[in-house]
Amino acid sequence: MLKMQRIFHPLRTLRRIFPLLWASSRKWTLLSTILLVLEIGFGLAVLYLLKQMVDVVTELLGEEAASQDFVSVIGYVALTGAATLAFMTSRALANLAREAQSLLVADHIDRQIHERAVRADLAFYESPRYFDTLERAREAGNQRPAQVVVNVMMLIKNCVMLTAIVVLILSINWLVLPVLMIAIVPALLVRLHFTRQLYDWQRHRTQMERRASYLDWLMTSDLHAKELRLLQLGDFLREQYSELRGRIRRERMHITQRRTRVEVLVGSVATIAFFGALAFLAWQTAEGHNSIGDLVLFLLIFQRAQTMGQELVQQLSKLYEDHLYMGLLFEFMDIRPEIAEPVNPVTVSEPPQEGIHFEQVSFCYPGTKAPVLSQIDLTIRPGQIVALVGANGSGKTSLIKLLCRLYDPTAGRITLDGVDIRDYSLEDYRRLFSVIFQDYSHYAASVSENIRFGDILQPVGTPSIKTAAIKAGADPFIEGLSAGYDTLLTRMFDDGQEISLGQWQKVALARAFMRQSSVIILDEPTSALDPGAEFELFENFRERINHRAALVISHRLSTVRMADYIYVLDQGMIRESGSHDELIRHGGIYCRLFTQQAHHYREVRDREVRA
Ligand SMILES: Nc1ncnc2c1ncn2[C@@H]1O[C@H](COP(=O)(O)OP(=O)(O)OP(=O)(O)O)[C@@H](O)[C@H]1O
Repeated sequence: MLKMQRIFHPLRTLRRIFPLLWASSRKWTLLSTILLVLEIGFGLAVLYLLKQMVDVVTELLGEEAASQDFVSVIGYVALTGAATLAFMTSRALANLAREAQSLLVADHIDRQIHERAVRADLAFYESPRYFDTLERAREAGNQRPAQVVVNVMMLIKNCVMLTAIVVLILSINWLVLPVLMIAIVPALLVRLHFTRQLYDWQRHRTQMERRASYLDWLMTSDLHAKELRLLQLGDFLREQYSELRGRIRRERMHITQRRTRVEVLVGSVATIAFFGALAFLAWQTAEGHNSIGDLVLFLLIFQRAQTMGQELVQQLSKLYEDHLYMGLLFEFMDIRPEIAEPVNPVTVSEPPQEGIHFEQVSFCYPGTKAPVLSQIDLTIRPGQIVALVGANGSGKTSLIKLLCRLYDPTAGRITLDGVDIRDYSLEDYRRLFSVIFQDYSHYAASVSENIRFGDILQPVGTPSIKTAAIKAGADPFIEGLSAGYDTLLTRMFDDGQEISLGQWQKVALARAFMRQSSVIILDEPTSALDPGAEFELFENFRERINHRAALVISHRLSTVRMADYIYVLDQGMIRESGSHDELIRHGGIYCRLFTQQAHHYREVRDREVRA
């Protein structure tokens, strides 16, 4: 009982599919339904005419043949032929309509997946659950909903046709019917059982599949090609990959082998049942309980009944499978971002008047217990350049994520002009910032586009692109590229070109300078820049950013020096804060780090002067 419940419980999913289809392709849904009705109508007509024809021929066998009886036989043959032709035409057209519908629905599903993916919380991307759910949704496939419709329609068609055949069989001999049931029902149950088994197994092996895809990507992507060769990791990875794929294959084969064994058994029972029915009917005919015509009719529809019975079983199990996989797709679609628009958002006033304040902010990443930030009090005033300093893992990037509202604090609050940032419209609030993260994106697009992505609302070819590139110190090298600002930055496509890491960083900086946002955030903006480029960038940084506020993270304290105010983070807490001079006077962590770096440079310089 429980097993049956498990099999049939999630049929609710199917209810959600039809509105989806209607929303994506009204015209084709309507058309394919009409054509299906025609297909069923003509199919039934063929069966009816077949029976009529057999009846007339049977009568003819018993009587003296009259010429008008032959004419009526010929008439039935012609009509049956015409109905068969109409049946085939409507079936072909229905297939065409269903194909068109499938394509539209697939595009609709893709759009929905992309919409959910771009709106999902960042937390979702940073957890394995996201990848599992996305992988499963993708596995469910964008073709599934349309397949469901096709299946439901075919199922309706086969049910109607099979009912008609059952009625015909009943008219021949009702005892044949239970035998037909023996042929269909066990096969159906077996199929449903194994569909569920396969689904459960596929759900459980999602991570294994993802791990295999990851290894495949490691071996084939250009990103890892250098290290892979020099560290000679190729064979090791290949072995790991084959082992994983082997495990997946063995598990799958185990289920398939068991299914085949049971299916052969059930199929044999079905075949014996069909032929048993035929033998029974032959015997009944010989005994005179049935006419020769009945036997002929049974033979005519026997094949059809057998095929339809098999199709029905297949469609039901397919429908069940579709429903299970659609559940995975809906699981992904049901993800709602937690960081969402407030019901009555406060309007962001630009430029900010008082600035941004962190008030006793603490934060743990979702699913973890250890705080990565504790009781942070921090202020960024309009026009102020603030620097964040701290060892690796001290929480600098996490703080930026909170500032941009990619996460919400676990405790405390962040305010903009005295209002909790959770009360502002998310989009408006995020537009206050231009950010370049450490792991900024390398878009496989032209230089121009790579920069314009910083403010996508600006028109194509806007002069602001060049201005931003000049500010980032990127303009000279861009002008030297084969197609200047139109150069495609990738080796993935024809006519593309790759640039150095430092040059990529300059392009990313230009992207950050593109938008006239109130606050500019730079997380390690100069890690790949040569000292000259770095010096140039920060020499007149305030003018470069048009006197806007900035939050800069850097391990190079010579860069940090120019900030108006510096916060020193250590293990998620602010240990010191003040201007460069104040912190040096204070003689704490910052002073120690700065002296170490300065000492190092001085030593190198002295050594070089002596040499
Ligand atoms: N998505 C995440 N989920 C859970 N923990 C995370 C996540 N991202 C970072 N952390 C943890 O948070 C802590 C702070 O990381 P964060 O990236 O903020 O440090 P950081 O100061 O920017 O370091 P670095 O100087 O190396 O860039 C680290 O201990 C890190 O392991």
